[in-house]
Amino acid sequence: MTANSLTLSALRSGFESRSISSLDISLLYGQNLVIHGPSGCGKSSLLKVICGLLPASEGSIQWDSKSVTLESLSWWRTQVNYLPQEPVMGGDTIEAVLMLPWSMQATTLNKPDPAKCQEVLKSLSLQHSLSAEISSLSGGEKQRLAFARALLLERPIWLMDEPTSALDGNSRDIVMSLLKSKDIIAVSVSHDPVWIAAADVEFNMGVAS
Ligand SMILES: Nc1ncnc2c1ncn2[C@@H]1O[C@H](COP(=O)(O)OP(=O)(O)OP(=O)(O)O)[C@@H](O)[C@H]1O
Repeated sequence: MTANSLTLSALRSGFESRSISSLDISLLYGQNLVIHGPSGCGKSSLLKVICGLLPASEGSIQWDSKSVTLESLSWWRTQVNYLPQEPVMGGDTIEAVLMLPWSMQATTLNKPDPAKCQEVLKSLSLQHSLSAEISSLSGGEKQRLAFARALLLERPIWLMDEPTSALDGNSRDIVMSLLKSKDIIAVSVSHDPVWIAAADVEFNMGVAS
């Protein structure tokens, strides 16, 4: 375990088959792990364990030389961007969605100004005004809006469940190159062969150990 590394040691959610090995890996800034395997093999459950939304059945998580435990969960949640399978909007307009972490006081960062918000939207090819209604957005636009909010939060660790499920090839490429340009640690669950091929490390939960 070293400073600035995310170490997942012998990690299991308990929802995977016993024949699947536990997740054992140490990731540094700039590294990108993709978890893949057939439907129902336990990928999302494992990601939820890493996020602290489910208890691990076995194993441990360390980040930056600190253990993630029940006592340290509130600190851990300030370190991660979690993007679930279904993007959580939490507001009626683009501005309300982008500002959700600030309205919930989930971050101590300064509130980004409208120009910064527009810049981040533009980087994801979202041309909408901040007052645009969420109900008018497509599934892919909502998924990119969730990315935009995560970018504004500037957290070091990104946990993403099927991040490209509603994206076309062009939007997926935009998201992939944006993430590559950030100094973050990324862990994702994906069925997307292009996304999987771009990973630095793969964990295949479809292969018994
Ligand atoms: N809270 C829970 N209670 C009971 N069973 C659960 C719970 N969470 C997950 N499971 C079961 O664990 C197994 C793995 O689910 P999980 O969603 O992690 O799989 P997955 O590999 O992500 O699937 P998919 O690719 O279809 O999204 C499934 O059989 C699921 O029904």
